[in-house]
Parts: sequence; structure tokens; C-alpha cells
Amino acid sequence: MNVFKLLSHTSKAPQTPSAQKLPSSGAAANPQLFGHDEPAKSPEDTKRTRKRKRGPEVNVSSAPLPADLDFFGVPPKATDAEKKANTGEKKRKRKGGAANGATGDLAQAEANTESYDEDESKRVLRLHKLKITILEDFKPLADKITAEKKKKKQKKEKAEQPEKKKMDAKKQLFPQPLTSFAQLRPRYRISRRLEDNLNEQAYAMPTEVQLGALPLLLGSNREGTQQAKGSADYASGAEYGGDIDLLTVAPTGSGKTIAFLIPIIHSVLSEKREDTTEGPGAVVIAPTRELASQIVNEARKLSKGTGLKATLMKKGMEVVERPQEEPPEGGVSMQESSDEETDGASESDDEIKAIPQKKCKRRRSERVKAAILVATPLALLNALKQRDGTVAELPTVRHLVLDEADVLLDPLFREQTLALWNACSNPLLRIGLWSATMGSNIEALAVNTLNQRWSSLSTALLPARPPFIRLVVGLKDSAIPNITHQLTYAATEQGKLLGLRQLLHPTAAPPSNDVPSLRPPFLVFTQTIPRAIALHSELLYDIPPEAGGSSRIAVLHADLSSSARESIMTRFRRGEVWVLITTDLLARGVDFRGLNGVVNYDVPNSAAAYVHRVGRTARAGREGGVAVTFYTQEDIPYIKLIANVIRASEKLRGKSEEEGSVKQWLLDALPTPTKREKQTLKKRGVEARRNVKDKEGKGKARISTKSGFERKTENRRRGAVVGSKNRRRAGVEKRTMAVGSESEFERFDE
Ligand SMILES: Nc1ncnc2c1ncn2[C@@H]1O[C@H](COP(=O)(O)OP(=O)(O)OP(=O)(O)O)[C@@H](O)[C@H]1O
Repeated sequence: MNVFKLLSHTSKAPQTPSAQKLPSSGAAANPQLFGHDEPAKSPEDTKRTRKRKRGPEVNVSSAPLPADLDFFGVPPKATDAEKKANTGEKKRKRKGGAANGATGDLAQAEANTESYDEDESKRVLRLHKLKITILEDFKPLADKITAEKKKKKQKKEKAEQPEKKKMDAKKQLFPQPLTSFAQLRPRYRISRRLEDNLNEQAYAMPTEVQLGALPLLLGSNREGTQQAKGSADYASGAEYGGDIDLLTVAPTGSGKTIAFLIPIIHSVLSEKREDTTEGPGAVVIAPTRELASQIVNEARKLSKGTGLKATLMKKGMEVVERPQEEPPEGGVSMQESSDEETDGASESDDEIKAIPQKKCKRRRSERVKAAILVATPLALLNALKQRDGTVAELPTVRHLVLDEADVLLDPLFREQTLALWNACSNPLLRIGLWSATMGSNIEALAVNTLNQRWSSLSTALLPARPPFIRLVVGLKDSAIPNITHQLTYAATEQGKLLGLRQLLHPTAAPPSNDVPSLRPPFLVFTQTIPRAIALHSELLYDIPPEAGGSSRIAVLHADLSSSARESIMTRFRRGEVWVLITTDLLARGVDFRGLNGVVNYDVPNSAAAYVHRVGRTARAGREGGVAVTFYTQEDIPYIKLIANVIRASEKLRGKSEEEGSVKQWLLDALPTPTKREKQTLKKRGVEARRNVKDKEGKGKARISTKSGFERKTENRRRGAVVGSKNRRRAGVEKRTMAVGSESEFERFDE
């Protein structure tokens, strides 16, 4: 019997394994999460139907749509404007292709790229659940601070500022949406190589975040600017010409990486800075080495053949000119320690290790010559730290991107990240903060930091201060709607192990009506490194040798060497490893395209952590991703945080309260954690699981460190010894029975 059948809460109707479409079965025809069941209207259509209702709620798993509305399986119908632009491009290619940046071609293409009018832009943005707001607009203020002689006038104007700020603070923007990648070159004049490199990825259409962020970051277009000037109410954002600071909150797996890389590459290429030995033009910070290296790969694919280089910050690299120095007495070499990067997980504090001094002799360092540098915060900070403890400046950096900005500005990394932000001393620095989750405190911190930086600059010679804009896709801080969630009460640690084994051996317990099947490859998350290691040894022999045995299961955590981490990542990506047990090290940003599911063996320590962990599956619009979360008695005080996220995600999918997996009675029954409890949980995780063993060496939260196979073999051996003893004893007994009956009771004492 499937013991979890009665205890599980699952969010989706049953599916037989054969009927189930899995993320591993390939890319989705449409990577968008919202609004792709409605075609984009051509500008002409819009004129005909000015007023329209909002698009219907998206139901990703809905029944087949009528042919004229089924835009899921086929590329979207191009608007007339796009068709013309595409035809123009094709004609140009047929002619043999003009030189890169040929203005005649571009002018032609540009002329063919009609823009959406105000109503249509608003409709498309709303349909795709994009909300773009100006958090701080300094333009009117900065325009007025022009010269000394206007001081008197300034005083009066300053008095009006608060009112102005208030009015501007909530201003919404409706930029021209980017509904096809073919619009990039004619509208924003991106380089031919960049366009070709993007085309090589064969993305059918932009995702929601790309649809909104690329027009904002790539700047103005002729029509957009005219519209912006022509209408007082219509704010397209084009007047900022791409010169903005941007905070983006968009779902996991929605393609944020290329949304920030394309504008960076375009900008660096436009600057045509020949000498990259002065320092990088753009820096991207990510919380883990795995994510940083993935971003570098993406950047390299997009910048292939452009002459622009992207590099991962590694041990021994120099970013700025520093005098060759011996490490301080008994101290730690910054260069050496930079490789011991943290993972953003609760145990990361333990991971910054001291290196014995004899290892600290600094080699002659390699100087970074790349235009785009991708690094983890500690690695870059260590490379910038000078002997006197100060941090060297990076004046060449014009673009700073904080990927997973909320964790980078969380107390764990905050100091390091802010130090790097401040080290980017170029007054024209533009910042991008990107994540799938963003607390309001992070937003406030970003605004504060921007204000402080601006007030420390001598602004007289600077252009107007750029606005700080926020782009939100979908529902903020929620899990993507195309995942099937399963919240399972396992009561105890043993219950969790049993549950995981049932997932590993689906034939032993065929998927019931309530429990979706979880096919490898999948990730298993634990709270700490020791628990990941223990769970790995427990399950090591669970996969039969015919299927590859112990080589199919691996553990990845921050205590492993970087080469071991890299090798496990490669084996998992290649499909050689099927089940990867890990900590929150892999919870954020890491993109395993065909990952079928995620198991939260230990409950994540915040709602945001849940959103990121489960977001490793069902990426780029793929269907069939499953997220299983086991909870025990110890988790009950906190599980409501997770139940709420699941409820919100199901609502986004169009499920009613009755259809959803998390029922109202469960939410009513679960306690609501206090603010303090939430903070403690985030910092330390569930206390009972911190110590693997209690005083008696057992512990409720203990995962046996012996594999099931080893234990079985041991038990069998022990059984055989006992059996042979018993048999021997039985023989002796028989003989002694014959001698005297009192000997019969002696056995009971043994
Ligand atoms: N327009 C697109 N069409 C199809 N796939 C896309 C598109 N853009 C990006 N992708 C793919 O989507 C996947 C996820 O992209 P990416 O890693 O950038 O997501 P993300 O938004 O940064 O996610 P996370 O929040 O988890 O970091 C990648 O495999 C990427 O190649």
C-alpha cells in the first residue's frame, strides 16, 4: 500500500506515465508562461478595436483550443509589422548581406518595423502580466539643477520637489513590447553578429521578461520617442534611451540571463573600447560558482565572433594593477582564499576557510582582459582588496548586474556586494538587479545605495540622473504555474526516507491517483551538507546495477573541491547521474533544462527558497515538472509558508480552491509563524536537523550514514552468525537433553 496516498496533497489531475509530458522530453514550443493563448494584434487590428477586455486567465493545461486560438504549439502569428520587418531582413540576406551595421538596410528595416500604438502596447504588456513602474524618477529634478545662476529659482523648485516626486513615484511605463527577436536589430541597431548568435539559439520568441526588459534596456526607437513626446499620458520610457537602473522580478527559468546579457553586450560593443587591459566594462555578480560559470557560457555564446570576451573570475586572476606583495604574517592570501567561494546556503559561513600560510606565496597573477567579468562576490572582492584593507576601484565598469540580487543583498553577502557596488566608481555606472524573488527591504536598500552614490558624486558635469525602474513579471515572489506541487506529510525522518525510496522505485509503488510520478533526472535538496552526505550514502545502492547502480546517484555540496563540483555538474548535465543530492548551493539560477523534478527532502527555510528550489524544473515553459516536499512533525510550525506559495502558484494556473492541492482546512489548521520565527528559520533552518545526532548518538533527525545495501548485507551476515550459533546450540541441546532436563532453561539466560 502506498502509505503516502492518504497523506499527500497534490496539485494536479492524475496522469499515466506514458501520457505525462516531461521537461526532459524537450523544449516547449512556447516559452512564455502568460498570455500566449492570445495572438498579438497588428497595429491595424488595434485601431479597429480600441477597447478590449483583459485577456482570459491562463490555463496552461487547458483542453485543446480552437485552431485559430492555439498559439501554444506553433510560433506566434507575426504581426503585419513583424512580417514586413522579417521580409526586409530576408531580402537583405538574399542580396548577399551587407556589411555589419549597413545603415541603408537598417533604415529600410526600421521603416518596415511599425510600432504598436499606445493601447496595443498596454494590452500586450498586461496580457503577459508585465508591470513596469518608475520607483524613483530624478529626471525633472536633475534637469533643473543646471547652473549656479539659477540658485534662486532652485530654492523655489526644491520646495516643489516632494510633490513632484510623489507624482512621479508611481508612474507606470508602457514600452514598445518586443514580440519577436527579429525586431531587435531594426529597432535597437544591435550588431549583426549578436543577432546571428541569438538566432543560433533557435528561440522561437522572447519570454515575458525579455519582451519587457529588452526595450527598456536597449533604449529608444524613433517611433517610441515620438510617441513619448506626443502624448502626455503615454509613458513608453523611450525618453530615457535605455539609460536606466533596473530592478527586475521575473519567474524562475524565464530567461533573465539573456535579458541582461544582450543589452550589456550591445552597449560594450557600441562603446568600441579597444583596450580591455584597463579593466572590464561590465561585471556580473552571482552567488555561486556554478551559476557564475553558467552565465559566462551564455555570454560567450552571445558574443561569439564579436571580439568581445567574457571571463569567469578564478583563483590567481588580477582585475586591477596591484603591487606584488607577500601575504600578511599568519594571514590568508586573498587570492588563494578566493576560490573557497560560498554557496549562499545556511552552511556557507563555514565554507570560507583559512589556507595554511606555507601555501600563501602569491604567484605572478594573470590580469583579466575580458570586457565582461562574471564573479562570485568573495572572489572578486578578494582580488580587489589591497594590503591596507581598502578595496581597489573599478572605474571602467559601466554595467553592474547583480543576478539573484535578493540573496546578494541579504545579510549573508550584503557587505561584500555593497563593497563591490561602491568599488565601481564610474559615475555613469548602471545597475541591474535581477531575481525571481525580491523583498521590499531589498528594493529600499537599492534606492538608498543609489541615493548615497549620487550624493557622493560631483553632479555638475553629469547628465541627468537616470530613473530607477522596476519590472515585475507575473505575481511577485511566486512559484511558476507549470509545476505540479506535492506536499507530503511524512511524520518522521524514517517516513521521509521511505517516501524518497518510493519515488526512486516507481514500479514498487505505481503512481496513485494522488501522487504524480517523478522520473529522473531530479534533484534532492537537504538542509545541510552532513545531511546531504548521509542521504547519499543511505541511497547509494538503491539504483540496481543493471541501471547503472551507484554511479547514477551523486552528491554535490560546497565542501567538495571545485574540480569535483564541476565534474559532478557535467555528469548530471550529460544524463550520467540521475539523482543529484545537494544543498541550497544549487537552489538558485542553475539551469538544468531537462530536469523532471525537485524533491525537498528537507523543507526549505523560506518561501523564497521554495520558489527558487522548485524553479529548477519546468524551465522556459516546459510542462510536467514535479516538486515534492516532505514535511515532518518538526516542520509544522513553518510549513504554512510553503503551503501559501503552492496555493498562489495554483491560483496563477487557474485552479480553484477546491481543485488545488492545498485545501483551506489545511491552511486554517497550520500555525502562522511569527516574524521572529521566520527570521530564525531563514538563518538556521529547522533546529532539530542541525545536529545530525543527539546525545545518545541517535537523534530524531538522523539519516543513517550506512547505505541500505550495506545495512542489509550486515544484517544478513549477523543473521547467519546467529543462525549458526543457534544451530550449534541446538545440536548441543539435543545431546544435553539426553543428559538432564534442567539444562533446558539455560538458553533463556543467553
Ligand atoms: N526566448 C527563449 N525561448 C526559449 N528558451 C529560452 C528563451 N530565453 C531563454 N531560454 C532558456 O530558458 C532557460 C532558462 O533561462 P535562464 O537561466 O536565463 O532563466 P532565469 O530566469 O535566469 O532563471 P532563474 O531565476 O532560475 O535564474 C535557459 O535554458 C535558456 O536557454
